[in-house]
Amino acid sequence: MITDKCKLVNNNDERGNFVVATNEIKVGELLFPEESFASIPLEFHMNKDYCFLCCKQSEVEQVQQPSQQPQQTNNKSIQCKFGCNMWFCSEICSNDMTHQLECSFINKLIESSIKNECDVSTCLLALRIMIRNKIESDKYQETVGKLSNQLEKFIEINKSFIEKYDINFQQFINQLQQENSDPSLLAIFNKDEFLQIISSIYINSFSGLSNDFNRKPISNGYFYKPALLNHSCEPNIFFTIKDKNLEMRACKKIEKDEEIVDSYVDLLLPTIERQKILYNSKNFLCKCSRCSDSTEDERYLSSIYCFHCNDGVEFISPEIYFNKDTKKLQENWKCSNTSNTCEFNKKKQNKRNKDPELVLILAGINEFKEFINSEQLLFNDVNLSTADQEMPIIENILKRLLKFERDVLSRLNLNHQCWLIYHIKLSKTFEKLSLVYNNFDYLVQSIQHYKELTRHVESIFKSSTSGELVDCYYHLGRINEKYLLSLIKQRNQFNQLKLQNQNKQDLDIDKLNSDIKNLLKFINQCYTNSYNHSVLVYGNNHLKSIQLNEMILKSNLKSTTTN
Ligand SMILES: C[S@@+](CC[C@H](N)C(=O)[O-])C[C@H]1O[C@@H](n2cnc3c(N)ncnc32)[C@H](O)[C@@H]1O
Repeated sequence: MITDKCKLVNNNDERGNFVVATNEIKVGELLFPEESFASIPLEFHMNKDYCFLCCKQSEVEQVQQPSQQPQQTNNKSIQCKFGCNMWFCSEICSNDMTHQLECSFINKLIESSIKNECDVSTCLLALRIMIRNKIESDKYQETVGKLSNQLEKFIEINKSFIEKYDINFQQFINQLQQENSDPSLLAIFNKDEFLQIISSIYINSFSGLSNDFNRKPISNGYFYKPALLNHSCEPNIFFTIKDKNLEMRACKKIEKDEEIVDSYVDLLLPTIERQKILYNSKNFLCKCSRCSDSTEDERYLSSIYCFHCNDGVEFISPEIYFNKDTKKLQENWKCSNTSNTCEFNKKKQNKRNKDPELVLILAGINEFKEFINSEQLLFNDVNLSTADQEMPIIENILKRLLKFERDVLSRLNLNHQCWLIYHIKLSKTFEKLSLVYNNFDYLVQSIQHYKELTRHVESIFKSSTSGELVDCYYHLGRINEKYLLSLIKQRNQFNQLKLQNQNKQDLDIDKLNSDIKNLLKFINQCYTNSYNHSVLVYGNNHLKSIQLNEMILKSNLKSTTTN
């Protein structure tokens, strides 16, 4: 028994051990909270903002300023006094025994890891786990030490990857020996153990995401019980990490004896991309119902309108399979038309894959993705002083995107991944432009893309709940709040001019008032949706749920004061 809600099942096939529910589990029910055996911030976050030991986001205090002065903040982090210069949330973390033991090795390991192109954060986490193993060897043996049944396979398949870490470790040790480091400290290190831990981190660790509504990866942690769960692209649990604590909640109802499965990949990706990640990083291919169906159980993230059926109803979608000879994932395209009338389906499989029309569309998709990745679509550099000079460049990019929409995206199912990328990028781009140019039209366009984005994400998660939905509804509410404020401003200006008898504007004030009311209702609904998902995936007491609850109240309150 892992907890009172689930138990481990020993299994020898390629899936290895797995976990099942011992009783029915309701949506939103907490399966287990667990503190990590060891965690570390990712390389870019090894700074003042996150504690190097527990990964807690640093507290910021407001500095009292004379009223006219801009507000200043003071980061409460403290820097290590033992020599590594890393940042900690408190004296307790900075003086922690694990850190005292690792401290003098940190900068040397960072240096050799960068030189050998190894991931810095993974190497430092492995160092920390090795040290923790010496301090708490019983706990290690009882938990993380048991997560080794997939290691041999990983090491066998990823020989060149392991070799890189092997060389890195050797160089790190050589340097310590040349510097005559304390032999009793050097005795902590063992190359085989280091490589086993590195492999285990790749197989078993969990990344923590930022606590805001943008979910950026910030840390990596090593947890025992959650690491016993297998993967599915139709998961029934959702995990969150706060500092060094992980919580898992059911995102669907789980029946007694049903396997509890978690997702190791971004579920907004189409099958071919999810499978490539799973195969390259975890050495297996998922056989869940979403992966086994060419339409992804009607999610259509890779589906193209059939250019032979030409009726706007049938779609060509790829079946993904693993070619044992080339050891690569391949696609077999087929039309959904089952009536034997589709010219595309009449062709043999290899001819279908090479159909010139299909090849053309796939090339267009690649070109679109390259363009999206290469262009600075968020125009982060645009500011008020340079806005006018930037405008022709921005207009050109938007024109190019419209052309992609006409030539490529219009040929794809509305749930195709390209549309998702398009809405993600354009929602933020138009939001930024509306801010820089103070332009209403850009704001309206941004809202349209946020709406489409939310609809799209809903269709991917279907009847399930997820953190992505919390964020989508939050952002949809937030952008509409901006719109609401501009409508209220417009109404106030109108009323003021009317009072002064100067109003020459042709404005339907009743319509504007009713738009404001409806918009407020919509915003309130967005925050309510976001909150409902948040309570299920993060729980009542999570900061996001608390913030969302306040937003619901605020948008309700406004409804009584906007008139
Ligand atoms: C975090 S562990 C999960 C527990 C693991 N089954 C065990 O016995 O320790 C991850 C590893 O389990 C295996 N695994 C997880 N999900 C799988 C799946 N859907 N199909 C095949 N193998 C899977 C893979 O070898 C993967 O690298």
